[in-house]
Amino acid sequence: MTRRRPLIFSAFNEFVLSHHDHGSWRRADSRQTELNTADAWVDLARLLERGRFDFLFFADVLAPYDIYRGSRDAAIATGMQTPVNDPAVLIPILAHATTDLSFVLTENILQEPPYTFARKMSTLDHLSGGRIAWNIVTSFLPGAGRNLGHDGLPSHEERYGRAEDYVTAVFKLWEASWEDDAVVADRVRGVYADPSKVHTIDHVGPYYTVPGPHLTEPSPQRTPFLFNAAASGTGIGFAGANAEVLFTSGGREQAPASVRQLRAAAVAQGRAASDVKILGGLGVVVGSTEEEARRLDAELRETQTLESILVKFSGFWQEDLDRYPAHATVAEILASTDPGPLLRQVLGSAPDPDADFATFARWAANRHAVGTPEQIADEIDAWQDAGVDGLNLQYLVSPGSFADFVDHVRPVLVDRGTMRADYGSGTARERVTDGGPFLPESHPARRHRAALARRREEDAR
Ligand SMILES: Cc1cc2nc3c(=O)[nH]c(=O)nc-3n(C[C@H](O)[C@H](O)[C@H](O)COP(=O)(O)O)c2cc1C
Repeated sequence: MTRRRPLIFSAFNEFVLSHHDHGSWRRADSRQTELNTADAWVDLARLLERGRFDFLFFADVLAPYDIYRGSRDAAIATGMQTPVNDPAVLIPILAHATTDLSFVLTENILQEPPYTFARKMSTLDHLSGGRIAWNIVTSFLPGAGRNLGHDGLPSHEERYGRAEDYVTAVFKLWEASWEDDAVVADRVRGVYADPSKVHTIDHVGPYYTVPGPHLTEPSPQRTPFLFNAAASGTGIGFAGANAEVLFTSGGREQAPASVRQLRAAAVAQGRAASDVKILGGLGVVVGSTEEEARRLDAELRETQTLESILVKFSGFWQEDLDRYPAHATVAEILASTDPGPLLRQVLGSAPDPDADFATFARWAANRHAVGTPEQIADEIDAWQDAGVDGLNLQYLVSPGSFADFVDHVRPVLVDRGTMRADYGSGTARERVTDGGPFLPESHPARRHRAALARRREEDAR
């Protein structure tokens, strides 16, 4: 067999009881109820590092899911992404307990002013030795908008307008405030930094005004490695300009088209198609035989509640799924004018048009691979053949799903070449791209650094 090239592996998580499982926290072998202890997370980070995962990805939301039945009650009762603690507080603990694993912090652009956010990320980048990434999100929960002082969620268009302004401000802080040689740390003269090399950014945008300068000296990556998971046309345009890691939408069947679309978005912004790394999403249930894997899958499904599934998907698909009778079939709902665009898309890819709505929802919640380590490795090969550069691995039970992957699937992948035998070195960005620690020259935000260099030359003349 020809050796494959290594993929990027990210462990998809959130600082919660229940992320995409729908009740497996109830199992005796789950540590999900230890969510408020540092130990459980440190153990998970070390397990992932033993398995040479590139990233531990923390998603985040800022409101309980409250679209299902117009209420937050079901999210709270089932523990579906509620409670959700602050990942920015956890990551430094995990970074300190590891040496090679990188961490993706999701933070939504409505959450805090760009000035304090830029300082927080630079601090995390310093403390982790450059092992930090930002997943840029604009939020999809109206409750999050309300909690952040807006009248519900600002419109999609306004959110992306804000996102553009927000990233411009933080890019200027990270790239164009402190020059590389600003810090001299001269003990004899008693000069820590040269004031003539620390600049204001004087950002005045449609939403944010930030004079600066940045409060933190340049961190290992300056701009943290950048993730984004857009699905809409506007979102993909934004991602094509700004993100270094993107996600496919849909399953493996939709991946080739999704990959083409995402790479084209980067090219449209003057970047190379290979400047963006694209990850698919996959959950796995592993057994030493296929039968054992199927048994575990059936066991996991028994802990799931339909309510928890509908809570999550009502949030994702932006409509109250309680309005669909459990006995209505996929075909009937598709034929009606009822479903919104996001639900319609998933209904369109459902394998059985005669399935009732409850069966459809359970299918949508369980599109994972079930099988022996070799069968899972075959599935991962198929994702690679579909054009992705890596996978965001979703757990069905934690830490069991990750432990099974590390102990049983990883050796097969290493054998085939699909997973790295060992870590590279350097920052998060250097470990998974061909470039250096900083944003590549082709990234639009590098213009801020270039503008600073030009200003310096003019001053020198
Ligand atoms: C892998 C993945 C992770 C995501 N994580 C979050 C998250 O943590 N918080 C959030 O508000 N949205 C998250 N999203 C949603 C996206 O940010 C985005 O809102 C969604 O894909 C809709 O795309 P659009 O903004 O182009 O409409 C995630 C999406 C994907 C595919």
